[in-house]
Amino acid sequence: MGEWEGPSPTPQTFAAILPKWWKVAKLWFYGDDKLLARGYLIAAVVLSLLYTWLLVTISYAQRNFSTAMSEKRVAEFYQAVWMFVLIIAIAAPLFAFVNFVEGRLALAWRIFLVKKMVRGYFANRAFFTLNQYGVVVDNPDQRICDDIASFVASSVMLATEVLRKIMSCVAFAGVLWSISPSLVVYLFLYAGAGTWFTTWVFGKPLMSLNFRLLQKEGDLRFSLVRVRENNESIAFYKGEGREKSIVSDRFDKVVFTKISKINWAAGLGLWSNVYSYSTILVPSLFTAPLYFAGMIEFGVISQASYAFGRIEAALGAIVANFQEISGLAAQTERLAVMMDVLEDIEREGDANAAGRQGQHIVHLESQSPVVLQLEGLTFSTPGDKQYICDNQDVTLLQGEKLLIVGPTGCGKSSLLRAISGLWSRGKGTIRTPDVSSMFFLPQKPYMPLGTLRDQLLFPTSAWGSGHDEANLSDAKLLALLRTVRLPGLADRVGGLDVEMDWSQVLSLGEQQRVAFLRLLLHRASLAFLDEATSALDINTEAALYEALNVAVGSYVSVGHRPQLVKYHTHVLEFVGNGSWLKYPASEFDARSQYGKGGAG
Ligand SMILES: Nc1ncnc2c1ncn2[C@@H]1O[C@H](COP(=O)(O)OP(=O)(O)OP(=O)(O)O)[C@@H](O)[C@H]1O
Repeated sequence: MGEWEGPSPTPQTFAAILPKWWKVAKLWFYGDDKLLARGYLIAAVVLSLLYTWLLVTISYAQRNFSTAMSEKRVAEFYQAVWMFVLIIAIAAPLFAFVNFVEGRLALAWRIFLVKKMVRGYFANRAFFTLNQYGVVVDNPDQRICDDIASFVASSVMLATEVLRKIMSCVAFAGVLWSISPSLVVYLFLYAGAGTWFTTWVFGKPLMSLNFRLLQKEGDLRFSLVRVRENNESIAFYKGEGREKSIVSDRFDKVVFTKISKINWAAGLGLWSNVYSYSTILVPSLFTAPLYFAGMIEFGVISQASYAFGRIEAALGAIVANFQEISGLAAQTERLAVMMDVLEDIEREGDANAAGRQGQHIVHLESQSPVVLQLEGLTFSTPGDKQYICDNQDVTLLQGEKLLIVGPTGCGKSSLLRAISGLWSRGKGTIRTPDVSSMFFLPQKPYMPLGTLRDQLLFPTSAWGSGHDEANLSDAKLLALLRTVRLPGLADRVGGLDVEMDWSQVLSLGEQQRVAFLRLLLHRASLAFLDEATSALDINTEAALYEALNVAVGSYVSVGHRPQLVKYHTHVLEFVGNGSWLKYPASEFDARSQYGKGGAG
């Protein structure tokens, strides 16, 4: 996967982001966990109310304290001190509890979103088709791991912050109004102008810089993961110089984006300091004349300053939290885009399940004695760049074994992709047995994370490490290892339950034999093998096909080696222009253009 400069959408305005934020946020509040979500929400609102009430009480306590001191009223002074002690006794556990509830709320929300996203990512094989929908969803892993966590943390932080700010604004506006109404009017005008200016100047650049930064960080991490996954090939090629320059190049892009962000953040910091400091003297300027005229007590000045500060903080919340807000906007955009695409894929999956016609290949169940039937099949590579087959038919009966041949790049693997449903765009009908009765061995063997047993049982894991469940005793697995000519593997690595990086530890031929074992274990009625024995010697290949003949009724192989022909009853040969020919395997030598071209 290269650079993600393509049509990856970037956020435009806050107005456009808000509905997207709500679309992602409401999933939790209206979803299966809605009771939990709403419970947390109510708890957060109640706690915020208590929090604000405490702040107002503190402001009155402070006022009484200052007035008692300035007027030397000893009894009132100690009363105010006790009031403070009482407030602290309530505030200390309350503030801790607020943090606790907010932390749990963020975690519960994150769990919900990650589970939902992971479900969508693995449903209908979305992890494979994610980028076939015209929108680039770069680094889905980062979106699931990091973006959700940041989205939830920022949303909780900002939502509770906004809630508290609104409440304290309402509460202190009353206090301040009773002291000086003009001060309240001034504050609202000042904050309105400040917020408008901030959003106008800093909104778009900071939002898109945050978006780009997330993208570049994801690209950097992906380049390092690729090195880890392909370390041996890179080491053989001595490709470290090239890989290092790719990693450095991607890091440079992170740094470059980060520098732009820091520059803009510095501008924002300067502006928000000017914005907040320029009002420091304002409350005193308004209240001092009243005090000098004897119209208010001394403590009222400090209360007015305190209330002014609170309202100013509330009204200036957007300015003060603009960095966080623009970060949240970028995370929202990334999550909303991925969710939209996952929803499209889900809808498409449902439509396919319902047997949709038109631009999609229709999949139906085959009836005995037919195991596989392709009728009027027409499809191209994604993006319609290259025709793979044009209105072609073929039928495979029970017991028949088909070898697909043709020049490299003609579309043999693509045909298996279409049959398995990985590529669905096209025309025609494909009849196969039920999905659970088919098994595909892809060209590149895949070794999942886990033990040797996990490698053998893949893609099933439900059997776990039980010893006799479903007749999968260790003895049976060891016998199958002998069948695929890996008799000493379990002993060599230290047993079936040893965990290793199997794609590194096993040779390609060993990985192909492990994959073959999975096929034998699965007992499919129709198997597909895409160059599944290309790394094996001829004797091992013969032994595996012999075992396959016993275990599986019909199979379809893709391969280049002419010696494969004898394990099949028929050959399907790609003959160019999106056409193919099916004929008995015994006629291969006489009929095959491809074979004469020097296959193998
Ligand atoms: N995801 C994809 N997007 C666009 N083109 C693709 C994609 N996958 C494969 N192709 C193209 O489709 C054509 C057929 O590829 P395919 O892998 O089916 O060939 P093949 O006959 O199996 O080749 P080989 O014998 O080398 O394995 C190739 O030209 C390939 O580049």
